[in-house]
Amino acid sequence: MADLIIKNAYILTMDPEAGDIENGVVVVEDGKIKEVGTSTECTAEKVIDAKGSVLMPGLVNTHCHAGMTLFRGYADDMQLQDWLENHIWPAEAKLTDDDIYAGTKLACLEMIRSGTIAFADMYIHENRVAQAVDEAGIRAALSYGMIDFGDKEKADKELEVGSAFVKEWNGKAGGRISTMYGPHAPNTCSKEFLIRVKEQAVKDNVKQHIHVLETEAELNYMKENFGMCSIHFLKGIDFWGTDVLAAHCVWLSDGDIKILAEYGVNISHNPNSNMKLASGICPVAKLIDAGANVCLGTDGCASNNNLDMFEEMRSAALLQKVSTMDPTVLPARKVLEMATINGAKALGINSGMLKEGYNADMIIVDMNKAHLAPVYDVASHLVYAASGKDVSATIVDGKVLMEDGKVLSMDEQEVIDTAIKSSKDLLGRIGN
Ligand SMILES: O=c1[nH]cnc2c1ncn2[C@@H]1O[C@H](CO)[C@@H](O)[C@H]1O
Ligand SMILES: [Zn+2]
Repeated sequence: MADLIIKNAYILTMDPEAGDIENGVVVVEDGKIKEVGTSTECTAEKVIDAKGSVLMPGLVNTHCHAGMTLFRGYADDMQLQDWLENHIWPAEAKLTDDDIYAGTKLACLEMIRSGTIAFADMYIHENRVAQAVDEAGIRAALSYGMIDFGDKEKADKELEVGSAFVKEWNGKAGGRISTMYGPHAPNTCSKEFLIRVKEQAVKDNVKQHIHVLETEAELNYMKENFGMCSIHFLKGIDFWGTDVLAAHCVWLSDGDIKILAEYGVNISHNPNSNMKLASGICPVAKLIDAGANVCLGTDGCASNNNLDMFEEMRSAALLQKVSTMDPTVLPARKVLEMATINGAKALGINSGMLKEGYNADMIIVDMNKAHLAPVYDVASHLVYAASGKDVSATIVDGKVLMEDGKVLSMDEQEVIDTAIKSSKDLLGRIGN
């Protein structure tokens, strides 16, 4: 007997061979998809009738600082440098282990509610992030965010913490957690440090997650100090590869785009954060044309200010259209690919498609809503009309984490209350 059957769904498989299945069924066993089709001979312990709903791969958030939910609305409408250096970093210095745990629990709750099945995180106190992910039932690629600012002693310490985390948590939570090295950015980490991190990551066989060219200030800094932009600088130290997840990549030349595509770098586009901090616009259409793997992220809740990947999909499409003055770029299906298949590829997980043998990481979207009627094209609705609030069920690793809008893997009210209490205590310590 199988574990779970979902029937009567409109299935958006995202599998180019299978396409959409209008009245389909998915069978799940041992956390994996066993069958996708129009009918099945199987029986299962649990059957979900998804009539009137869409069943699709869950969304992958490829750039996040989950614990930053505690800073949602804390410091808005500022210049990025001022925001980070004078507000966020001083506040982060006061964060405790328990705060990070509470903030990440809240992030996991929000992600499960809005249809995200996996996320890539870079933050501090990452052990407690891992604990929260383990308990919440979601999937994640986690990294401790390292900054050395050219200080050799700090570099040693940061690498020690990052490395201990990589080793302790890789493959944990039944394989739901993978680990990465997280050097923060080329303008906050020294060249020597980035070289050491890369060597260590290759040795440990894990990926790297880094911010790259989010701001024009970074571009100018790199040109002044190294005579080249971050893309050429990182090429020069053999940093680029398919094992790199580069967040933002806003300030790219046509030559940079070629390099990123050639090395198979995974690029996390974070349109809402880029718009809110007025960082600029990532040339997504050009990157995709060049053959690069572009995926989608929310960034932290202090620059977004939520973790709704449906909003991110809509913003990605609209921003690219208006910036190129071409409404044909980034059509709905392409954006869905970014949020599913491409994101799964970036994280190295076998998700992002509903196909036999893939992880049973999927969501049900309730289409019986005023703002989703009538339906001509399901993909169009998911990108342009739906929101994370329309997700009624989230399944990760074959486990139902939310069903009929009720989260089953955690006590929702307790998670919200604890995070609010953490934020109040934190504010007291910061002295605001
Ligand atoms: O948009 C951003 N640009 C640069 N850094 C950021 C952004 N959002 C968050 N962080 C910072 O990255 C570190 C990760 O460990 C944290 O200090 C976090 O505040
Ligand atoms: Zn970030």
